Amino acid sequence: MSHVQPTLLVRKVHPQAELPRRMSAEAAGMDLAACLPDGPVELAPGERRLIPTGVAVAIPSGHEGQVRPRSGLALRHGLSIVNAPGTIDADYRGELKVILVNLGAAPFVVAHGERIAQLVVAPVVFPAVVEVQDLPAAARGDGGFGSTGV
Ligand SMILES: O=c1ccn([C@H]2C[C@H](O)[C@@H](COP(=O)(O)OP(=O)(O)OP(=O)(O)O)O2)c(=O)[nH]1
Ligand SMILES: [Mg+2]
Repeated sequence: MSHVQPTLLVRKVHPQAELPRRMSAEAAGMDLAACLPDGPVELAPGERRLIPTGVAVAIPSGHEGQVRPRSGLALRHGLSIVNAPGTIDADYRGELKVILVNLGAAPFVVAHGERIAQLVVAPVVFPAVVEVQDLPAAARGDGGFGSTGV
């Protein structure tokens, strides 16, 4: 990679936690592993569970973390994330957790160390909120929700 690489500071909340890991040089997401030292967790079809990762991070200021599903688990098992993409604030120092949901037809067992999600770090802006009586005119106006046809 030719650009300057910023740093993601990571603290293990649990000694058996896995660090977020980029699986290819330019992977957008760093995989997050489940931290389940007390044993695997089973999700029944339709069930959701808060799965700990055992790590806390300091997202670089001016950025957010997005916790996204992994496509392989989604395709093979119907596994998703209820609040996808989960939002990790740059000023959050608690343990990263993933709200997994089993949308598949079979029970899904989450094992310790299994990569269950991916963390994407993306820039955000912090606009001041200013109330106005009229918004600036724009081409689309209030057309939405299919207004351009199919
Ligand atoms: O999938 C997620 C989503 C959030 N968080 C953590 C980091 C985030 O900074 C914090 C708050 O998340 P969010 O703002 O989405 O939740 P909320 O329901 O608005 O809680 P709060 O009142 O704490 O902001 O919870 C996670 O660990 N995983
Ligand atoms: Mg919030």
